Amino acid sequence: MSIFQQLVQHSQPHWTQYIQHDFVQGIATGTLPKAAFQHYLKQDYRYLFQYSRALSLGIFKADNFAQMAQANEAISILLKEINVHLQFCQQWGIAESEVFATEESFACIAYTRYVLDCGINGGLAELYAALLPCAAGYAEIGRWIKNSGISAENNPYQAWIDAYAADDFQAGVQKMIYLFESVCCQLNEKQLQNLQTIFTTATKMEIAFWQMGLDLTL
Ligand SMILES: Cc1ncc(CN)c(N)n1
Repeated sequence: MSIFQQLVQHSQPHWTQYIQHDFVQGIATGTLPKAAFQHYLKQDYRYLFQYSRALSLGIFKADNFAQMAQANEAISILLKEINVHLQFCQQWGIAESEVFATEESFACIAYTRYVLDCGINGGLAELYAALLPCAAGYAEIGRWIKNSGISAENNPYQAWIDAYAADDFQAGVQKMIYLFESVCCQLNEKQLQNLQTIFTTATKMEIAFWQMGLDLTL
């Protein structure tokens, strides 16, 4: 079993609660209230800004050009993700400046600053352990919704589902997992335990992020 697979397994039951959250079920069936999705989307725009800063640490901390190129590719994929958010906002007549001026929720602040802290104080393994629940979780959600056939016709969130089920997103996440595995191979037991703590904490923060969307909280 790969280190990534072990992290997922040992983060249970939180991982499944994250992937199968009521917010995700609502997106999948198209029944999520629009207000919840809008609240989430604005917060997620703020989240992705901080997340790209964390990904940039992957360039700063890289040991070679190949690792730099991979972090750079992950940032390009993230820029596409932001466009999906902005297209939704455009359709509702919400300007990017308004989204950027949205007050950050506690859930957003706690999660993003935690990831940045892991990246600033740790090495590449700690950084990617904090980044992976985000990337790999949404890839799993995208695959699950697509393969389950649960999405209703005229689902208002179909563009969101398609973005995370898309081949380029899925391939980008696979590359991040390979990079993570390669930087973990020399780690001792204590360091691996620390990665588990980071991964599980970030997974729980994903759950809190969905809940913030459902509850419309700041
Ligand atoms: C909170 C959160 N987690 C993950 C993703 C997928 N990059 C996202 N857009 N937002």
